[in-house]
Amino acid sequence: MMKLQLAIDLEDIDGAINLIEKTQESVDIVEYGTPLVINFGLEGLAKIRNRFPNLTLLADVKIMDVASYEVSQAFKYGADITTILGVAEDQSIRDAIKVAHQAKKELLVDMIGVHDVARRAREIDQMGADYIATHTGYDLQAQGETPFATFNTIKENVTKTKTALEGGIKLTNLDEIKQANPDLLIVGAGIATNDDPTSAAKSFKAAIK
Ligand SMILES: O=C([C@H](O)CO)[C@H](O)[C@H](O)COP(=O)(O)O
Repeated sequence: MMKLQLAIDLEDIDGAINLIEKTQESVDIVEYGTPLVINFGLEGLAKIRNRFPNLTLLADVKIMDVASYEVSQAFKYGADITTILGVAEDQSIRDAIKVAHQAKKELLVDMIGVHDVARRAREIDQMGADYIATHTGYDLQAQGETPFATFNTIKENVTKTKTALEGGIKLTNLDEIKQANPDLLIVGAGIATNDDPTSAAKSFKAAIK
């Protein structure tokens, strides 16, 4: 069954806690977004972990190097899943997967910025990552891009890695989401900046059942 991940990017720690309280019934995974990592560090993640001991938490650290160390730090501060970039060196991705699996945690490879998507998806699939995410970042969303076509290319080129779809997903995209049918749907602003985040999260959850 498709899971729903709420990406929290635009809040401070109190705001993140408030948003989790409003939406946690409908979301499977909460993402501690990259802007929060930059603004509040992993100490902020630890505060959220202390407040919600049973929540599945993803730390969007978008690792590029020193993978073993950075992955273990994210887990030490409370993450269950962490992210590395698909454009990182193979060695870094292999190290990240190894450390994650030794800790009985999961690793998501974010394909933002990858140009030869089909080939890289096959390589990541062979390395044994848990998730591979198609990601249209904010900078390309602003140019009108969406992740759906790239998602299909990735899905066609993996055999065992769970697929994730992210980047500007809104409630108006429900038809495309159902057609894409990812294992994990990642939604940030589509829930967080909605006037009623509780009902937006509920609507996403009901639609992907
Ligand atoms: O990873 C993200 C982005 O790079 C900012 O850190 C977002 O969490 C991701 O794009 C999901 O958020 P929305 O695009 O607002 O749905």
